[in-house]
Amino acid sequence: MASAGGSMKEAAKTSVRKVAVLGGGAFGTAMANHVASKGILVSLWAREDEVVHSVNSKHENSTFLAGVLLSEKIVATSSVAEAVSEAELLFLIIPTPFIAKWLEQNQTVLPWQVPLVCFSKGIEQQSLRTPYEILVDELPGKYHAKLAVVSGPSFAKEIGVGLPTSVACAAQDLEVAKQVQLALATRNFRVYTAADVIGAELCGALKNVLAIACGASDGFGFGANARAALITRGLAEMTRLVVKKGGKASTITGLAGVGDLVLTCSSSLSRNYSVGQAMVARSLPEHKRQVPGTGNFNQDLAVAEGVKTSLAVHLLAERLGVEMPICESVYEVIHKGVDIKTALRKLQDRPLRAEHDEYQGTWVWSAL
Ligand SMILES: NC(=O)C1=CN([C@@H]2O[C@H](COP(=O)(O)OP(=O)(O)OC[C@H]3O[C@@H](n4cnc5c(N)ncnc54)[C@H](O)[C@@H]3O)[C@@H](O)[C@H]2O)C=CC1
Ligand SMILES: O=C(CO)COP(=O)(O)O
Repeated sequence: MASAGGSMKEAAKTSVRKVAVLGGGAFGTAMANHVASKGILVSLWAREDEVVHSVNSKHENSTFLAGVLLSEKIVATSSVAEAVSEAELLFLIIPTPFIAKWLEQNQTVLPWQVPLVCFSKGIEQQSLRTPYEILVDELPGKYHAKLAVVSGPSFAKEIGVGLPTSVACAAQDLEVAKQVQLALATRNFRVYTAADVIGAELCGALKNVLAIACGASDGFGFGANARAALITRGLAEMTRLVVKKGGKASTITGLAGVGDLVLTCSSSLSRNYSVGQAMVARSLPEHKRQVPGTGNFNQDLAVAEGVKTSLAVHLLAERLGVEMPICESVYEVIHKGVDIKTALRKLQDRPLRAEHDEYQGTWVWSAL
């Protein structure tokens, strides 16, 4: 079994002694193992009894992160109250569609004096809220000052075996972001602080939708040229939505933006990219039955957030009047039953135009 790298010698100094990781999927488990590698005690809340049992008895999450040997500093529990007791940092790492309900059920036991850091990437389907927006809406005001998000190119499987990774931690309060940075950082795990919370979150959500498009393009064998074009024009779409929602264009050039987009759009380690590839390989009705979050999926429990997020992005772009043709194609294929090849070809038939437009004295990506 592989084990995580990173030792106390390499780690940034932190006063944090216990972290509660709320979510026992692949990423929650990988982050639990990462902080445990710094000598920090970790209480890992998992929804599934078999995950709790597997982590505590075998030091492995054989359901969501099989093959990674976990630190003995991790204790799994099915009680949120037990997990958060005496924790000095809370990591919330559950899929976006479940966050609001989870908060409704568990917020009374959550301490408000310690940072609550959300690692989820997505946009809620009905409300069109990002995870941070859900937290702000659902939690009382006393929690808000300590909220933060972490985003960036970070496959759970690679973190699980201690491969070098860099992410961004964004918070309204820089001191909170710095606290998280110190708690997470090792030589192999670099953490940059950031102030643009909404920008970081939207990038993390949108790259999942764009990864589905890239997986489909690769599935057709359209080649590296096509994938690079999708990534670049995908960045243009991300920029327009982020800026319209009040985020910063500079976030797009960072780890949460181009970093995660390039990673997810070019690796079959990405569940979202794999969904795109699989969509080409199978008929859509069959695919819809098998994609997590879209139907009776019960063989592979992993969540590809881009499936549901594509609907949210369609609605958000419509509401805000933002042109997002690649994301729209993914939405049409998954949610409207449009033939995937037709959707990809439709993108190529769009009117020719300049790559950038002049806008308020600077050059910006053009709208088509
Ligand atoms: N896996 C990865 O490499 C990365 C994942 N993320 C994000 O982390 C979040 C969690 O993803 P993973 O840990 O990969 O999950 P996963 O796909 O490995 O596992 C699914 C998770 O969903 C939980 N779940 C299922 N039904 C639920 C319900 N009704 N209520 C609450 N939880 C429920 C399961 O308990 C499990 O923890 C997602 O937003 C994902 O985009 C972010 C960076 C990397
Ligand atoms: O967000 C991720 C890497 O940064 C994981 O991507 P997938 O959810 O597509 O596997």
